[in-house]
Amino acid sequence: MTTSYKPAFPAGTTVTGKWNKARYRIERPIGEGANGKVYLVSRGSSHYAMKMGFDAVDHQSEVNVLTHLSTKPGTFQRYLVDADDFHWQGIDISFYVMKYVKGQQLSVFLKQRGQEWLGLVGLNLLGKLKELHAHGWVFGDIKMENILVSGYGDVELVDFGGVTPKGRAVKQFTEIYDRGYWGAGSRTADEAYDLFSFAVLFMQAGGIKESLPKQQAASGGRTPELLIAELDKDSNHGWLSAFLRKALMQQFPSSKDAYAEWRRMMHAPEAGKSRAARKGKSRGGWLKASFVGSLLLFLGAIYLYWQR
Ligand SMILES: Nc1ncnc2c1ncn2[C@@H]1O[C@H](COP(=O)(O)OP(=O)(O)OP(=O)(O)O)[C@@H](O)[C@H]1O
Repeated sequence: MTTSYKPAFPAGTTVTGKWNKARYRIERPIGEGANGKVYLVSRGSSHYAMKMGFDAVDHQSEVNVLTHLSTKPGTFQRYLVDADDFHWQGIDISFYVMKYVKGQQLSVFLKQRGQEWLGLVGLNLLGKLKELHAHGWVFGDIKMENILVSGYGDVELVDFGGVTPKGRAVKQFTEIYDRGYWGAGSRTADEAYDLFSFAVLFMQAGGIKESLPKQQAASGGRTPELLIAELDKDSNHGWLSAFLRKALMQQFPSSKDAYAEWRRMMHAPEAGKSRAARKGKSRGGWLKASFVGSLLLFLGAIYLYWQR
């Protein structure tokens, strides 16, 4: 019997796969969501993430997606390491083992490293989506918690529970990032669906609209215009706002086009510098000029004083 029971295992527990017989040592829990509990595990000198599913059907669907992606050339290759059952106290607990992502949540990364990383992180996330889309899938559940960032802005997606074949209804989503919730289109999995969620995510990440409370969405009729109005109010992000507006309006033909445009805008002269930063720069220049002027006046006054 495979269970939907949610046991918690202490560090040091050995998990042996019922079928593949691989042995893993639980080091510590690293996350938990509606679909499962995730542990850092070791096997020999290697570390992995192990997800124990709460629901057999949802769990199997994640395994199927990861199995498919792991066989494809690209950055998802070998992401899935093992999938098996753990026989424990008379029940079978389904688990899968995947690459351990040593990253921070996007919002934490940006808080620590600064907003200047937004461009590179966005490019890398769009790169991941482009790759996933090329394999025929849509991520579905783009949200802050599912984007881990490490090192030099490297991005990894975690939680493949929402990954849906193109053309089907998105399996799992989070309201605030969902195109359907905002009345901006259907929940049919297509590339624009992920780009819409990407836009909401980067409105938050860029501080254009950090919180999008449900009440506000409800009172405003939950229209995409409500989000676009927030972008219109923003005067600090230049090209980023223009890009996000286009993504919300679903004007990118594909994520490949969105990726190319982000890269072009990011590398354009003056890109990456917000209007505020540019203002700051000119204000900085003005301050420097005033300082030199004051210094000259001061030296002139001393000179005149000694001449008396
Ligand atoms: N491969 C991994 N490497 C490192 N941490 C991971 C990995 N996979 C998941 N996590 C951590 O565990 C958390 C929960 O995992 P996951 O999102 O897959 O669970 P879930 O039950 O599907 O969550 P949700 O309720 O959001 O759908 C993640 O937010 C992340 O912090």
